[in-house]
Amino acid sequence: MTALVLKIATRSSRLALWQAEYTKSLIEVALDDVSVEIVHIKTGGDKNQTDALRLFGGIGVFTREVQTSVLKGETDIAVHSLKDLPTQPTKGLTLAGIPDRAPTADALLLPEGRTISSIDEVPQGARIGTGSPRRQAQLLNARPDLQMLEIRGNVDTRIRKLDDGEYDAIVLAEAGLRRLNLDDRISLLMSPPLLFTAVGQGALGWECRSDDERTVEILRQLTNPAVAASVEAERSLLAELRAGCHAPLGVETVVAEASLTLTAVLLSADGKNKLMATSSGETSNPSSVGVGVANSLLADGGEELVATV
Ligand SMILES: NCc1[nH]cc(CCC(=O)O)c1CC(=O)O
Repeated sequence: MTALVLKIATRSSRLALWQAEYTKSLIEVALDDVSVEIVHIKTGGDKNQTDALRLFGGIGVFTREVQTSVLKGETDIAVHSLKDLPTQPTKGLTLAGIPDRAPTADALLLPEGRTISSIDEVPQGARIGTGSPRRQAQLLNARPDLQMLEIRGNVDTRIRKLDDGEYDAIVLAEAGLRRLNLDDRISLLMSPPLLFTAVGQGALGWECRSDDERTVEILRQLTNPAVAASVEAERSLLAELRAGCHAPLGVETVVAEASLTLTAVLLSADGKNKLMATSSGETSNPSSVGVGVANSLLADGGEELVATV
């Protein structure tokens, strides 16, 4: 007999469903008196597939409806890609759990999955499909000749648009491709110093109602403390910069025993200006590391770069 049934709220994209199923199995394996049901929720970000993301709703467009379902008590746990979860806390909800993180790199995809060993092998003037200012700015910094074009839709839709010839290449998170068994489509993995990752990329965040002590405790138990510390440092950096999710900001976090090092790059949208800052501290106080990096970026003129977005 199972004593407790927990309901997970999730978007219905293939990636979101994978993340919900993964969460369900972690909970059910760890706790044999708990069973988990998955509830599909449609979000504003899923309904509007035409406009560039940063032009509508922006903050929380993929997370709001999922959170509302938990707040109303229709469901108990919201599973998010942490990259898409705004840093501003939602009243009544707690980010109670963060499990193991998938690889954080970005991947370049070429037609037919042809592999290359350097960004230099991408043809001159190639049309790159990515709506992410972070990916656009860093790629332009390395290759000013490339053309950056907006792209929308879930992972499968984007790959279809590449294969239909709308783009010469697209950029997607390695994490999402691996989760969907699409890693054979990766033509080039891109990591620092070429491409610093997004805050929270590759990590999942679990929210529940702040007063739901039993669920808070379950999610806390399944948390990876090193990942939680890394993500907290990255999210405090983002919050302190007040840059939102659409700033050309990239990060790299390294945890070694009790020490955490966060490096960040902040660029102009055209990739011509690039600031970099690093700070280290104790894993027990990750937010101070994030704030330290934010302050050095701001002291070096980062405010202007954030304001141009
Ligand atoms: N913004 C969409 C989004 N949110 C999370 C992922 C991938 C999984 C992750 O980074 O955790 C993606 C797709 C992508 O950027 O390719």
